[in-house]
Amino acid sequence: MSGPSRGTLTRVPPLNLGNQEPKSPLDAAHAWAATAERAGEYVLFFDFDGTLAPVDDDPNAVKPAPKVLAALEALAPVVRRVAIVSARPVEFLRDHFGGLVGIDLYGLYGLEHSHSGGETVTEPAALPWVPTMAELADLARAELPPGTLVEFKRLSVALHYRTAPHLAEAVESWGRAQADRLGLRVQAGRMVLELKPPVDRDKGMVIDEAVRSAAGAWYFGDDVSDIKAFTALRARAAADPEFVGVCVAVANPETGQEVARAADLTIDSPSALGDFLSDAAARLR
Ligand SMILES: O=P(O)(O)OC[C@H]1O[C@H](O[C@H]2O[C@H](CO)[C@@H](O)[C@H](O)[C@H]2O)[C@H](O)[C@@H](O)[C@@H]1O
Repeated sequence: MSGPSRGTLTRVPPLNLGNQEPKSPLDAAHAWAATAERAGEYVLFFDFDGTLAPVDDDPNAVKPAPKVLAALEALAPVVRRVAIVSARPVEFLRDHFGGLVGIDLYGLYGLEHSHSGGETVTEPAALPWVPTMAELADLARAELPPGTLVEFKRLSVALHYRTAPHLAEAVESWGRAQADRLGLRVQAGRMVLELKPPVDRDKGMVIDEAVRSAAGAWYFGDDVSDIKAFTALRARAAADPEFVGVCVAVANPETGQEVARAADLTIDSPSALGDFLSDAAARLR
């Protein structure tokens, strides 16, 4: 079977909440068929929260959706690489995926990585910021109103208001003022504002580096930070018409519209993604 002649799938209408097949000329089935032809040269990238794992009020209680681990385990030996690209620390990801062979972990938007079970490597330029981040987390706990959840991640601090959405404005304004004061960068997300060191590293840069010699790649994500990864795949495809880049959104009521607009197709939920990946593993076997 011949592969698609274009680098990316034609965009489908935004927020395909019915989990329908895309209506445009190339659909998921064609994209998997193209992948099957050169599976050993494809990379599969996955965001974690809201993509592989359903959202929970407690960030520590999150677990991958049913079928996800088995599907990743089946896909890893068939494709060039499976990689998780997350805002979580690598050690958190290792707790969930460390038992799987051949999975690369990129944590803290790429400030950390571990290849195939190897040691965690931290971006050297970020390391001097650890004390600043620890102090910031303490300050946030002392100054932000009850109901805010402060998540300290060594090289970043996430200020959550999922269980107190009325605090959104107060938390955002406090966080942005602290970022200005300390020279940090902010990353908005789903009911969260994150503060990070001023080091050039994001999901787009991770993807850009990881797909240079690949024939194609899929990226699955649900949040605005994942759009940079989509953009990197599109840039790679624009530079090489033979490259197949597939951007997949996972629907949600918060960032879903924006992410789906940037994607080629949309999947209903992390649980539906588990089914989608199981089906893909069967196609690529
Ligand atoms: O890049 P990701 O893997 O998608 O990480 C993004 C953020 O995910 C987590 O927060 C989100 O999920 C929580 C658990 O379901 C939820 O309570 C929160 O409202 C979401 O924003 C994680 O806790 C953050 O550190 C990540 O930045």
